[in-house]
Amino acid sequence: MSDVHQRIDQLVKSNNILLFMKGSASFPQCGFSGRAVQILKACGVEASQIATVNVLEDDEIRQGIKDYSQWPTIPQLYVKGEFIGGSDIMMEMYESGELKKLLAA
Ligand SMILES: N[C@@H](CCC(=O)N[C@@H](CS)C(=O)NCC(=O)O)C(=O)O
Ligand code: FES
Repeated sequence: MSDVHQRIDQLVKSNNILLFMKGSASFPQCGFSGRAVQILKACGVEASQIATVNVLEDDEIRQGIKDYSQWPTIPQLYVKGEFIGGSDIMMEMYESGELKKLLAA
């Protein structure tokens, strides 16, 4: 396992709700990442429950997470170690009520 793969594995396994994003929850640096944070909040998740990784501060993770999840873009949401998707998928799952259920479980 490569170093970055191992780092990501560790992050994903130790944070219930983990968002790889550009910027931070309180200061998103891209509209897609901002939308992802808003969707989580709309599901009733407190800011303090959201762990985030700012990929703009870590080029290795910015590339590594795409390989890890086999998903080409940021943001990327992980819940309980499982890759959920980017902001479009989050929005679809929010609208169907599925995301709220998943986050509450
Ligand atoms: N449709 C995507 C939008 C996300 C997106 O297009 N992200 C781009 C621009 S922020 C990206 O991550 N590009 C690669 C990069 O910046 O490393 C989604 O559902 O999340
Ligand atoms: S940083 Fe330009 S679209 Fe996300």
